[in-house]
Amino acid sequence: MSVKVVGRIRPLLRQELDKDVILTTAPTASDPSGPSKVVRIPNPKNDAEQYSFQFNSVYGSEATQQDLFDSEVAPTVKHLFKGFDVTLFAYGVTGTGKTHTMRGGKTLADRGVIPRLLSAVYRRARKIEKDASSSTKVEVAMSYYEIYNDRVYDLFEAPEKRTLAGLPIRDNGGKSVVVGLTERPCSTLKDFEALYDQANMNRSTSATKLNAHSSRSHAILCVKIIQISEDRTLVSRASAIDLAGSEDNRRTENNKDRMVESASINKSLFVLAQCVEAISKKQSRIPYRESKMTRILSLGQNDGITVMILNLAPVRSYHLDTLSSLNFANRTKKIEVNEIENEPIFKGPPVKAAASLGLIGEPVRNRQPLRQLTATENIPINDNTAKRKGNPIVKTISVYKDKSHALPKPSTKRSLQSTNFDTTSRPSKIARSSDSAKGGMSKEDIEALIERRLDQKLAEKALTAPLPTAQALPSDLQQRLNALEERVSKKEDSEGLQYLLMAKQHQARGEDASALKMYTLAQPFFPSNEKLARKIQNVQNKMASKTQQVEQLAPEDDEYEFQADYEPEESFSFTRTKTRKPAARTKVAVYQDGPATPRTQQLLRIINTKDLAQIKLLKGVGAKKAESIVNSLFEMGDADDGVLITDLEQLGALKGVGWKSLETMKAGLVGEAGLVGEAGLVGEAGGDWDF
Ligand SMILES: Nc1ncnc2c1ncn2[C@@H]1O[C@H](COP(=O)(O)OP(=O)(O)OP(=O)(O)O)[C@@H](O)[C@H]1O
Repeated sequence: MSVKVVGRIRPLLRQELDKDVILTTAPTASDPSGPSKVVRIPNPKNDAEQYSFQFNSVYGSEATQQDLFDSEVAPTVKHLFKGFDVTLFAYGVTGTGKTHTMRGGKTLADRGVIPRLLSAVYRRARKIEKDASSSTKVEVAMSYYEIYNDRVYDLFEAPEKRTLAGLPIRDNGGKSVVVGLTERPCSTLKDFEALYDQANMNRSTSATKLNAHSSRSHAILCVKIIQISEDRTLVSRASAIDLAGSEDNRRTENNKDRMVESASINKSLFVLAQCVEAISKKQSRIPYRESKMTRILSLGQNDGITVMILNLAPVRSYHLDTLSSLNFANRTKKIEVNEIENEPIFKGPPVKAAASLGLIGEPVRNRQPLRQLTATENIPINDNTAKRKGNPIVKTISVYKDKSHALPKPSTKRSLQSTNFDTTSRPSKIARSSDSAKGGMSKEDIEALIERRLDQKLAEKALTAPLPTAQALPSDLQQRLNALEERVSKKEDSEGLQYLLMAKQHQARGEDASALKMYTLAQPFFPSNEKLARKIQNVQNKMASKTQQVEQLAPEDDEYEFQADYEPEESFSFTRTKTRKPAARTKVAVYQDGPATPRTQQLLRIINTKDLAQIKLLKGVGAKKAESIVNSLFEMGDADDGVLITDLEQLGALKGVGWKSLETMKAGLVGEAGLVGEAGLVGEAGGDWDF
């Protein structure tokens, strides 16, 4: 599989101002007269510094729907007809233009990627049929569903006919199949448009009822293309996904529904990011089964081509979210898997084959059974004959130094909190639709935004943290997690079990705050389970005790001593226009040779998560210091293995971290073994969760 990442910056909206634009695009230094591939964004704390992110291509606000389609999506159509699966998705913060990009408007010029893709598919299908003098027939069928609260709902179903539990997913021949999903044949663009519009009405009807429902679900359109000739049938799929806004990781209200909804979006986007991370690190275990979205997409499992469109808003009010999105997209750079063309199936008479798919005759609503063909159609007849086509596609998206475009230093110093959030408001979906968005943000809005950002930082742990891989966990614990994962995937409506699984995974990695959230979300599903209540209490106690640890060095902390006038080596390069050496310290730790103690490892691991919430919990680290540490880490860019800080010396060289802080941080830790042991994950009987 290859992933191509394309940036798209939307134009200013009516209430946004030119002066608030912070994003710029540029060609690469190696091809200065070529197309734009670089997005530049200032450091949130210092406008004079800029980060540059390079993608496969970048589109500025002047780019039309046609420009984007012609360059990025149209070329995938021929691959689709050669038998490759194609996945297109739009990722971005709420209000950055995902729906505009994927679905678009009603005029010809405004049509988004999806209708244009279908138009191209039909054109090519007609051409193939014509060239083959009608001995080849191309059939197109579509399914369209949304994933809301981690449940799959058929968008061809009227909302009132949906069952609460949604549709189950089953594994079939190595592929994940949504059971009972309607698959509609649509032989012309007109058919498609009618079906697509009707389905979108189902989605937007719910949106009116639920307020912003549409931005809180992932909408997935699956277009199946079946090429039937006398001796073979070739099936391929194009999936186009309009993801829920990544900024929706929030709990705007305290009621349970909102929490579950918010957590579901969180979870699926976290897992999506984890999959991307795992693929990019070539980890053997890709956690695609951990959310329905990634499971259905089989991200990292499917062979084929993926185009991810990263939607960005150009203005300052999105600054931190934009940086976060850019960091997310940047992680996809390393995805590199061989592409395998779907092998045709050689089989019986074409009419029978088509009939078995339910695609001939009247366009009736077909409940999609578990079809034999699904199990075999995309699998090479003989695995050994799978053709590796060409070399693996290596993407060259990278964050790199760019010294030539520093912006003039602003006259006033900005702090994270004082960043110009008030100069332009962020249009909520509701505000946009009602055309009532006005003016700046209130103090409460800014606080809420920062709060959400902190939440998102917590989420980003899943994206950035150099977490121990599955293999790094003790084998019995890993087995138990796998078993639980298996059970979760079998019990489709056991959402509570999914939260438990997430909780245990977080806990196994020492992420107590996230574990606590997930246990708490699981609790409503098992209201009278005492063991779960105890578990929550234990994690709470542990977190509380962490912050109350007395300042006292354990014997192992004697591993370092301090030396004056030591200037650390600058052993990393990162992405800012003005490189800055870590400030020379008067006292910096120098360490004896030998492996880091468990406590040191634990501290480094927490720091390397870049997770504000976790770092803030370290003893002696308040919000300000945590923010300074996280900012320094972000400034350092991404390490190949995700581990930016490898020893206490490097940690001590970070801005805002003195040797005293190091001592205090370490003293506040309870030790790795304690973490897992206390969490009760080790030695817990397998049947304990059999509620
Ligand atoms: N390239 C563009 N050209 C013109 N207008 C755009 C463009 N991109 C986005 N917009 C406008 O910006 C607004 C927000 O876009 P849109 O609703 O597509 O965002 P979204 O990311 O899908 O939000 P959500 O996550 O809430 O669904 C809309 O009014 C849309 O018309």
